[in-house]
Amino acid sequence: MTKIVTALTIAGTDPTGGAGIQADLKTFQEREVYGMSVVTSVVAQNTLGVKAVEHLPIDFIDQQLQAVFTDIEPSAIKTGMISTIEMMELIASYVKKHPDIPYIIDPVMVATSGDALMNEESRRVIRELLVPLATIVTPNVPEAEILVDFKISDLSDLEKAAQTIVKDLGAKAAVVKGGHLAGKAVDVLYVDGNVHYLEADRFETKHTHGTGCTFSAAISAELAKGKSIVEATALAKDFITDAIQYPLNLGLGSGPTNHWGHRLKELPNKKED
Ligand SMILES: Nc1ncnc2c1ncn2[C@@H]1O[C@H](COP(=O)(O)OP(=O)(O)O)[C@@H](O)[C@H]1O
Ligand SMILES: Cc1ncc(COP(=O)(O)OP(=O)(O)O)c(N)n1
Repeated sequence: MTKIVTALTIAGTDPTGGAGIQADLKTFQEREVYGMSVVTSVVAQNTLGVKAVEHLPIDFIDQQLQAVFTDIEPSAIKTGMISTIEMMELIASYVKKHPDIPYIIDPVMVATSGDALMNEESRRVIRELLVPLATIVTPNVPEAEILVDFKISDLSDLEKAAQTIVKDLGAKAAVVKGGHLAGKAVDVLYVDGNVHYLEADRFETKHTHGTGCTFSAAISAELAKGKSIVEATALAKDFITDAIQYPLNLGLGSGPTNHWGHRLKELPNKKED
């Protein structure tokens, strides 16, 4: 019988479907991985920004985690929006109990709209408690700046930040995303003492809501399948590039990416207007 590959996302919600849990599950499905989810916070947001956030009670988050782990063990664990220290401590306890399951941290701190999704003290705890447990950390530029505590303005800073997250903060690997810099869309991966550049064309589009969640979820899906970190990040880079390249043009603001963009590339005649 074929083994079904599974992945779990622990994150907040986006009712418009472009970011958070919804983006992660769509990505897992597109990568042919069975997706599961534990909701940390319910977020009233759309393509224009965040309107309100409700954190679920910690005991209820624990009950969701127990429901998953006592039934279907995930082949990878990804965390996205985990805003409070008690959420981080709870998740750390599960990750520590399952050291062989790859753990992917998307250190969601601020949405593209500029809305803060995590407070100062939680930022310190994610750095000290969770990052050392990570197989890979996937910050964007503002998130990496908070983690490493220096300014990032070019590729050599991206490289230095990825190295700092591994060498000083204790993650196994880090990919620092260059989506917020100018020029080509270049991300820098640091793993096993080597620096790798993930390079793609930059597309002129406002529809980049959820790019970080989608990229990190694609990495998680590939690590769940047993791919190496280098392979998983390369496949994820192609996936997010296609999701940005074929926009859906939905929403009044920064719209979602197209999670089936990769299928349009495979079938060029089906490219959408
Ligand atoms: N306009 C764009 N064209 C092509 N790739 C992009 C574009 N914007 C972001 N990316 C890529 O999308 C991924 C997510 O990056 P980023 O937007 O920096 O993350 P976040 O959503 O967490 O801010 C990265 O691989 C980045 O290089
Ligand atoms: C619930 C939730 N989680 C994460 C984000 C941030 O998503 P990200 O992929 O970084 O994309 P942007 O929203 O920053 O474009 C979110 N908005 N909501």
